[in-house]
Amino acid sequence: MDGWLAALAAELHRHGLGSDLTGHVVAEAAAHLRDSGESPLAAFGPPDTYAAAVAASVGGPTPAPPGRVVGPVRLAVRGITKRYRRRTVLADVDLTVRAGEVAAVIGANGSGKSTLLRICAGLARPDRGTVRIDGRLGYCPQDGGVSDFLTADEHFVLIGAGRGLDRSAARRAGLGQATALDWAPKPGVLARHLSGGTRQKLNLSLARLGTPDVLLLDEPYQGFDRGSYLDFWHQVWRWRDGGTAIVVVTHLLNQLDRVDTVLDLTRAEAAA
Ligand SMILES: Nc1ncnc2c1ncn2[C@@H]1O[C@H](COP(=O)(O)OP(=O)(O)OP(=O)(O)O)[C@@H](O)[C@H]1O
Repeated sequence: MDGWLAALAAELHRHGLGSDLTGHVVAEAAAHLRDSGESPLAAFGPPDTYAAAVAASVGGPTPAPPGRVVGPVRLAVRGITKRYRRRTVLADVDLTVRAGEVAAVIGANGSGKSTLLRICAGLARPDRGTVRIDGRLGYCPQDGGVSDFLTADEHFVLIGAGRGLDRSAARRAGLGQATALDWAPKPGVLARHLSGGTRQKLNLSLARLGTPDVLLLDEPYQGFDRGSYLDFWHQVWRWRDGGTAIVVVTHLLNQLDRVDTVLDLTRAEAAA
């Protein structure tokens, strides 16, 4: 792991990133590897590829188009507090996201980012506070979301049915989402035989089925190669410009000047 991190730092410098940003990216990657127990190659790919993706995202594409109009509030999180035993994971958290806006949720490992998204998705119950969602919801969890023994096609049909799509509409929609992420699912291949990054593309495609009004994305790009990572952010801006309210858990601070709201959970965690 140390060798991979050193190579990442060298590559980031080679791409002209400053010491602060390089240090931050390396520290975030190290923390992720420690917590997940994954190998660096499985989590991030080769260091030069990952560094190139990070570098390309600095000052990269798509500022909001001029005259962009945001719509009504789609997600309203008010005063969310969550404790696990005696530990306060979230303390009085507020977040508002309108149609056509992107919010980034950042914070140290364990600061409650995934917990907040699970609460927003209705999968965990807060001790206090409310979540109001106006419209259809799509949720891309950090882990899971994909069943090992189903093909991509079967996932599209199954999840599509829950979103009111018939078989052919679900297949069409799923393949459309996959194509937008530069992935062409092969018929008959079980999800357990997909690479980590491709499973995440399936996960993300499923979250987008039925064109949700509110999209919750929990570090959905893990394992993406450079091209896929850039495609992912392009897609985010496209969905935003199409009126979707988007929440992205991210650890790459260089994206933050391009989002509408940044919710940093580090302080809440530290105060607990
Ligand atoms: N079901 C649970 N029971 C007990 N503790 C939990 C549960 N789910 C999460 N936690 C704890 O709550 C804290 C916040 O976890 P969470 O996964 O939300 O953090 P995170 O900010 O998403 O972390 P990471 O950056 O590592 O993904 C952690 O200390 C975690 O161990």
